[in-house]
Amino acid sequence: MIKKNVVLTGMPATGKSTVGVILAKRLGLAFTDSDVYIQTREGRRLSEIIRDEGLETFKKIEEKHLCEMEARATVIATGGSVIYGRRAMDHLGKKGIIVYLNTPLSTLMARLSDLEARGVVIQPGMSVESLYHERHPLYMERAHIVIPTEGLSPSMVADAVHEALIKTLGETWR
Ligand SMILES: Nc1ncnc2c1ncn2[C@@H]1O[C@H](COP(=O)(O)OP(=O)(O)OP(=O)(O)O)[C@@H](O)[C@H]1O
Ligand SMILES: O=C(O)C1=C[C@@H](O)[C@@H](O)[C@H](O)C1
Ligand SMILES: [Mg+2]
Repeated sequence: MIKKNVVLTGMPATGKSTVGVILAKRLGLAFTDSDVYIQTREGRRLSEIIRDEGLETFKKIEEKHLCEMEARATVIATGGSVIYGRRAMDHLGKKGIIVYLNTPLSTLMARLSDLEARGVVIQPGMSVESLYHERHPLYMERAHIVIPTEGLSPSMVADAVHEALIKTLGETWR
């Protein structure tokens, strides 16, 4: 059994939450969605935090909560904007394998209809394309494993992550 956390990162709507639950059941791990974790601790929805505090403060709040998260043997589906928090990513990387779910822009655009309702950390007027080009190098830099998700169902993405974990963890896997 894997003892480390499995930390799913990637753009909004890439499938971190959907795949995370499937993966946790398959690997016998716990599951945490960092968006839900933050909302519960804050007592308000992410879209409300963004609306009331603004993007920069939201990022600080998100980073603070992520740095305080004590997870063990857990699949963590992160929010897409967690990548902006250097300390949060250091914390997650210390006890976890960071897996970037890389989904092509065209697929993301089809899935991301209402950015505001979804609460995406994006400057007013910025396109999803620009956001992708801004974030992709950050996700790549932090990733221990990169999974291209194009053409795969959520269950197939979970299979691909599972296989990559076995390959990467080698003898620490039983
Ligand atoms: N591999 C896939 N194939 C088809 N649809 C998918 C796939 N993965 C996720 N989806 C769909 O895309 C949408 C977004 O998925 P999900 O909420 O899991 O993304 P996320 O990465 O957790 O996003 P966020 O960063 O906003 O939390 C959902 O409607 C989900 O059903
Ligand atoms: O990618 C993003 O900018 C975000 C995605 C959501 O999961 C939330 O974490 C938050 O609303 C920001
Ligand atoms: Mg999610």
